[in-house]
Amino acid sequence: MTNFIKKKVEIEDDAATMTFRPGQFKREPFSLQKKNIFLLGMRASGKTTLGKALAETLKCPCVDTDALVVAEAGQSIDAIVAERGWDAFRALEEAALIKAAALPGKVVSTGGGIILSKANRDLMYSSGVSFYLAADAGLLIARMLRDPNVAQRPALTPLALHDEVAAVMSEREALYMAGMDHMLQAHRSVEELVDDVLVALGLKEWDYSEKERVLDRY
Ligand SMILES: Nc1ncnc2c1ncn2[C@@H]1O[C@H](COP(=O)(O)OP(=O)(O)O)[C@@H](O)[C@H]1O
Ligand SMILES: O=C(O)C1=C[C@@H](OP(=O)(O)O)[C@@H](O)[C@H](O)C1
Ligand SMILES: [Mg+2]
Repeated sequence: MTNFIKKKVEIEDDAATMTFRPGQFKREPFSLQKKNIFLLGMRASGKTTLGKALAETLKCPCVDTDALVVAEAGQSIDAIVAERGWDAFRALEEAALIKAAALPGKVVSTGGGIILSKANRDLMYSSGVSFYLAADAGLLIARMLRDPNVAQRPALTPLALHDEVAAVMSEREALYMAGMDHMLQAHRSVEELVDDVLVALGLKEWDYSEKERVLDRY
């Protein structure tokens, strides 16, 4: 190729000049030997479910930070919160993430509130690739009404479920967006989501002949 686009851009900071070279921004291929895969998102967005399926496909371990907390504490999440409060749960959750992130090579499904702590955000950023399972409030509420799992999901606020989901979403959405590397659509089937992750990581070619699925992605 002999034709180049040459364009001079005036910028205020003289030191901030940069020369573009083809291939310069090519990302390093994803390697489970070097990183973990973190799944982020609101309660009931499907992190735990996808984590298991993805780990099975990738033939690697899956760690769920909530399961680690429960095993470590010997208590369910609602018992921890009822007896010791949310701050105690968040401290256990932070310790579980440190344990999960210590070595690469696994899928880590997190609890919805993991993103609230800067230490957690920094750790996930430095040790893995993060996927955000984006969902609308209706989907989350429908799933929680179908499968309330109160031991896993005690109320986060004194609000009714609909209002709680709206309040928690508005508090966390920007954090999920800032913390993710890739976004997934939580309404898709588990099988499709596994594929989406593999495609995003460059581990699978996207099949453009599957027109309906391509359209569903956007
Ligand atoms: N992709 C999916 N499609 C349909 N239902 C799902 C999907 N992922 C999870 N679910 C269901 O939604 C509920 C919450 O899933 P879970 O994996 O526990 O979410 P999270 O870990 O994000 O709270 C469960 O009842 C689960 O069976
Ligand atoms: O959103 C949250 O603050 C929480 C989500 C739960 O995990 P899931 O997102 O897997 O339900 C669990 O960690 C805890 O009840 C707190
Ligand atoms: Mg979960």
